[in-house]
Amino acid sequence: MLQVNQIGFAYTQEKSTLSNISFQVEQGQHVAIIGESGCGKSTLLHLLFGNLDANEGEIYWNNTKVLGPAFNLIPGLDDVKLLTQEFDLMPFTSVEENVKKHLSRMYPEKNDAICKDLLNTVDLSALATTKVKFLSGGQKQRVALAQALAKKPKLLLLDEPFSHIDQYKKNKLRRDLFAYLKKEKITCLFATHDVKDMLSFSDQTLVMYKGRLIDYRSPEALYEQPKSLKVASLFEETNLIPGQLMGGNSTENYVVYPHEIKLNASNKNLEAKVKNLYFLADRYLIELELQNLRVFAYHNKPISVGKKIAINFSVENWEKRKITPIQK
Ligand SMILES: Nc1ncnc2c1ncn2[C@@H]1O[C@H](COP(=O)(O)OP(=O)(O)OP(=O)(O)O)[C@@H](O)[C@H]1O
Repeated sequence: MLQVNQIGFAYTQEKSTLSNISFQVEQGQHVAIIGESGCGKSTLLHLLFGNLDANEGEIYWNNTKVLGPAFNLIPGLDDVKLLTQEFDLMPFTSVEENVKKHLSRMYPEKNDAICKDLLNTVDLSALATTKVKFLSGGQKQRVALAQALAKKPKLLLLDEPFSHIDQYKKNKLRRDLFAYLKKEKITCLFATHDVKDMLSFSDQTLVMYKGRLIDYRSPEALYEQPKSLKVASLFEETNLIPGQLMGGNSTENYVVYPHEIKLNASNKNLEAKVKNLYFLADRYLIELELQNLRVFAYHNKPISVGKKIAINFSVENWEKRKITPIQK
């Protein structure tokens, strides 16, 4: 189990980078770390690995305290691996040699099989004998992933592992990689900007905002019951609707997702004006003006800009969608 207790960290005296971060991760769980650029995702991963010394708090991996460079000359525990956004590869050797470098030399036949399996997982079998210097950025990132796995970690920390990988390859790679990690019972924390990584491949999602942890639940729970607009906005265009407009007396604001706004509604409707529309392949995102609010809804057909249209809200359990402002 990974246990993080009230971690605080600052690169400089003037500004704190992370404050009061506590959470735990059970063995074999996959945790996405998500939040806007600069909120501290990479810094947190480096602290978890032991590349940085926390100013406050403690980190334990399976009851062993993770120590930073002030106490540990060579950072990192044996069964913990960190894959950063800079890959440490040998350019003049082949893809398979780069991976095998991290396997024990005692069992060459076994290593061949492991290497084959890993290259298959990252979809690089066809390039096994190609020198790394001839690879694209995305291919290098996949070699680095295979290398990290070759080290047989029990805890794998990935900093934006798919950032160089195109959409075509990414979908299959994500499925294969996370299935491999589950099969091998490898605990994984991965920083990402892609909501699809978080939705489909994390058991829990850790949401960060300005160096703080503002939520830590399953993606389903975050979606169904977002506590803040920041969290709701991770998923898609999000509407914040005052309770009175939803048919109640509440002065609170509630999250309503675009698919929960019905257009051309026949009962209890409100009038909105179409301001713009955006093609999304299988549907349109319709931008509406509702009283003084900007509201987004989906529709399966285009609607003329300027048209007035009747809408209503169709939210199950809307009391769960009450929003609490994040403290500044
Ligand atoms: N070596 C450093 N020295 C000083 N400040 C740093 C250093 N590295 C990062 N920072 C600052 O710490 C904050 C957090 O950076 P970090 O890279 O952890 O964010 P992030 O969430 O991973 O961002 P991104 O999503 O853009 O990768 C930022 O304000 C950044 O400018």
